[in-house]
Amino acid sequence: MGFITTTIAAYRYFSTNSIGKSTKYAQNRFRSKTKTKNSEPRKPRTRIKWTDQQKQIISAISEGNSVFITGSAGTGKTLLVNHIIKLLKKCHPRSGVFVTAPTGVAACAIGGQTLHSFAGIGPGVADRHTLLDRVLSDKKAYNRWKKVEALVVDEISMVGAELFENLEYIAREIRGEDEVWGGIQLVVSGDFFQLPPILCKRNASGKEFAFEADCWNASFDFQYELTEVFRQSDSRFIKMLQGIRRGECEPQDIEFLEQSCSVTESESDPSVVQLYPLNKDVETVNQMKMEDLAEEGTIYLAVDSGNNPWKNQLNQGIAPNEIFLCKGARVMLIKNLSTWRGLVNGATGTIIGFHESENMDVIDMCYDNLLPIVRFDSGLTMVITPAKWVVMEGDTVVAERKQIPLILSWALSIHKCQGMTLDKLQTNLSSAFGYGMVYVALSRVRSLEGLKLQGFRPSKIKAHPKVLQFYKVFVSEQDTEVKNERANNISDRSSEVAHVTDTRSDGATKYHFSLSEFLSSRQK
Ligand SMILES: Nc1ncnc2c1ncn2[C@@H]1O[C@H](COP(=O)(O)OP(=O)(O)OP(=O)(O)O)[C@@H](O)[C@H]1O
Repeated sequence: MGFITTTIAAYRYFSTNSIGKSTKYAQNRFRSKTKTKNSEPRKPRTRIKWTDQQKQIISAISEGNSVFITGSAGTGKTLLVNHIIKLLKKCHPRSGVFVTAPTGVAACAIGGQTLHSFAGIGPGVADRHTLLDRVLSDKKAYNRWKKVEALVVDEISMVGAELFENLEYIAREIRGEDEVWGGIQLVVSGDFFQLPPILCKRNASGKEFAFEADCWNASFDFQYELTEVFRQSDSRFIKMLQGIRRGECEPQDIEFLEQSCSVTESESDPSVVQLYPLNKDVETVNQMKMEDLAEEGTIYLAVDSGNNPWKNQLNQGIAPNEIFLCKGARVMLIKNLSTWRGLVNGATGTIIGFHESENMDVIDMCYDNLLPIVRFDSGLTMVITPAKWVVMEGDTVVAERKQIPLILSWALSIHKCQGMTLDKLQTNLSSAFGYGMVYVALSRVRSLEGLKLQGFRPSKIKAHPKVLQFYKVFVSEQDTEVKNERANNISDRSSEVAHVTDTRSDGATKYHFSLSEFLSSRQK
């Protein structure tokens, strides 16, 4: 069957040229996904063994409490939130559980919608009374506020104080209950040392972070800090990251990081993900790499359904509206396809060819009717079929995008990678800006061996003073019972109060770091 391929020129101006060609290679080698799947040895499914801290949070939420979950990067906040969402849907009517995050990408990672779209407050900044009027005049938004029983907000570091306060006010007003948040069970998660909210210029209150909201403490029955880091296992690296998180870098760490800076572009391994602070750098690198390949390929156009404003959310970086793919392109999965086979959001690989789809469904997004074949860095080869991203309003799908779940991945933005776990990463931090960016970039990687650094300057390491202050007082506001129980569970507390290592039941070293305890002990 004939199909259209598109030249590299069309990568830049995709609407212009296309020429025909056929791919016997793809047709013969990869008839179906099932065939590839059967030839792979089945690995045992790994079950998550929740820590005592994680279990405490699960139990507090199942008892109906409102909870804030914090902790450094890689302590399992998102993994836990995904589990909690399932739990909430058992404790409440499914249609009463709303899952949100401040950005489309973060919302999709937990199968939810943006906080703005849930709230129905529309775009732009306005006072709380105007926002309430907007919700009252939007029947659907009004009904959401009426029926919500549990509200999940992930990546809270990107939610501003005013928005948090305004939503709490709207909840009380619409539900006609004096109780904080009108009695909604609130589950909020995030690390304030990571990327901060984008604030509008005319922020009269001077408040920035959600924890500065007047209602913050009253909003939660419990505030927990997860202290066991899972993403990294090397205690030296974890300690260095904890320092960077609070805006500090020891001289020996600077020396070490500067040594990592010796890598040059030409030395770089093509399988390493490159992170840049600015989108324009990401696009430039990916486009240059595509041009270097000078391969013919094919374009995938997203197929969207649903109505605005929900449909607009699909354009917020969830999956590309259009993507040109060709043989040799470095790609990254942007959807979990199979956790036990390692085909998870963030898995990288290289396109080795295309497979003609037997499923005519593809023709609506790819005129060539081809599916990309990716050899993942894990060694697994797979034909990638279209995936769906949905915007949910409670239990109802209100917009949907169908697209190949891949993005070009020679380079990625630091904003896009918040939440990801990477085996190998190269980052150029010379244009890093703002608080938390260096920490977010460096904390993605599992080990120091996997890190290659360029443009590092200690002055780029910044922690916001308000965030430091928040974590300083956080310790005294934690439930003391929880803390005591945790202390009893930790066998060796002979080192620093905040750096505690012990052994897991499987013999691996367990590393705890409580920033709040560290800061408060340093104050004494
Ligand atoms: N109880 C656990 N047992 C084993 N692995 C875990 C556990 N909790 C989390 N992990 C693993 O730790 C890694 C990091 O988890 P996750 O991405 O949820 O962390 P996070 O706190 O959300 O990080 P970030 O703040 O960077 O987004 C993942 O690979 C996850 O599967």
